[in-house]
Amino acid sequence: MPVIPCRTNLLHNDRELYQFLLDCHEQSLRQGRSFVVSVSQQIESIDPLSALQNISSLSSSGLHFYWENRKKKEAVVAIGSTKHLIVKRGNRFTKSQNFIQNCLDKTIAVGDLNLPWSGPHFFSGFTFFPTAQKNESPFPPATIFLPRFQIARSPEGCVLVVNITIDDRANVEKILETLKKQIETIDWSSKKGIDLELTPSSPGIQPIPIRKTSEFTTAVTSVLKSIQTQRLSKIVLAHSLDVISPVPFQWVNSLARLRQIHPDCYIFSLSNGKGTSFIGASPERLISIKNRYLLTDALAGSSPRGKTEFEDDFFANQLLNSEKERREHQAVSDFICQRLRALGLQPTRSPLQLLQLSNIQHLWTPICAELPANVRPLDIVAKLHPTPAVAGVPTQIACEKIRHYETFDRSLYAAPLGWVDARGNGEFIVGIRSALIKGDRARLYAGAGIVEGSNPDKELAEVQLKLQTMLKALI
Ligand SMILES: C=C(O[C@H]1C=CC=C(C(=O)O)[C@@H]1O)C(=O)O
Repeated sequence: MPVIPCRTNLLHNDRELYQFLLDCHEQSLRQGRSFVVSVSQQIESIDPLSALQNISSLSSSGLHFYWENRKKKEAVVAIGSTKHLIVKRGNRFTKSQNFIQNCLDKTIAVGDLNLPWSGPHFFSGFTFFPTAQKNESPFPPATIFLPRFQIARSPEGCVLVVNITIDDRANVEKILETLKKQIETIDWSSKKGIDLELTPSSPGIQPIPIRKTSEFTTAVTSVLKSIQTQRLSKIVLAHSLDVISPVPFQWVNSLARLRQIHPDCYIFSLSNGKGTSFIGASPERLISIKNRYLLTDALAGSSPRGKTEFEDDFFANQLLNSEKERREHQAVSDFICQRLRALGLQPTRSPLQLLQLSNIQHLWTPICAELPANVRPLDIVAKLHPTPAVAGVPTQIACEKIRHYETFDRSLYAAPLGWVDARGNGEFIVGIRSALIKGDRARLYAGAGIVEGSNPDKELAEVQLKLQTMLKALI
């Protein structure tokens, strides 16, 4: 990818930007191919969630991706698409990785390129199953896009990235005119700031009684029999809850509440560009790659937080000392290490610890590895998904059982969602503690790992506790 640094403030310097785009257009005519021009510029501090609020209030259509990690004080919003790929079947991770490479081969990056989040980034979401379960599924098996705009905030500053296609037919005047209007909207967003609503906005939401909780406990009882008699040692069964609101859900406000209530989770939102958004607060990092260093999490085994310090310590010790919870956890940790070794990596596990979130705590084993240059982010995602934290052991049998027992489409629930940059860095989370939202309807998801010794009522209580994450954010 050709890189042209040192042109600062290009997006606010019309003459220089015009000349630069003209040069790119001439290059495109000479070489008979199209380019993506990716301009990065440091901007005044702006809350990416406010920008999403403002821009989505102007137009509800178009792809968007939102991602926030409060621990790292990082947030990014990606709006609109300059290049995108939808994969409907077959090798979705390889096709997505190749799409990234093809785009980068034709990208010219310019501007403030040394800041975190500068340069082109690709945003993506995958469904849990590689093929759509139902035709009406709102998301295809893979969605990946290079956004038109990306606004990111980190402790080092705020960066705007604009990606523009320039081909032999490009009308540079027109491109510039549209771009100026869009940048004005973003500038306006930053000045306006926005009051993200943290008080309840949809007090009258009602559950739609589609799936009874007994459906879940009956399924758990059945799979426990399979665990005793078949080659299955673990399965993660999910339950879903449909809710309806008297007014359309204000999902940006829900994201604002999620980030406030769950500062230790990744807050995310991905839209399909047709009015459906998938949002949530996930504690589970599938991969994080920075400078060829990989971090991943084995996260499984759960207990509530206590109401008093004494009760909290009691639950924590019970979780750490439970043979059944540790077995459920070990299955995930072993699987991840074995899959990373199959990619030629040498994973190292940190000691088992607790990840204590606001409403729940989990057994947690951070795992790390050095990455050789030939292993790309989506190669690892392809190898790891689905881990036994969301599917089971062995994977294939567990997935067949999930399809059999769960009467709803998992869609993006429990599946990889994340970003990749031009330097080979990237981060993916597992889309748990999540909901699909369209207008006044929402479908919430939560699951629990079932192993020998699991109790159906306790698993139901765990799933209901996990559903609270989204319920509290929607109300
Ligand atoms: C599948 C979910 O959680 C997973 C992650 C952490 C703990 C889990 C558990 O204890 O069952 C699950 O494996 C979910 O929240 O829907």
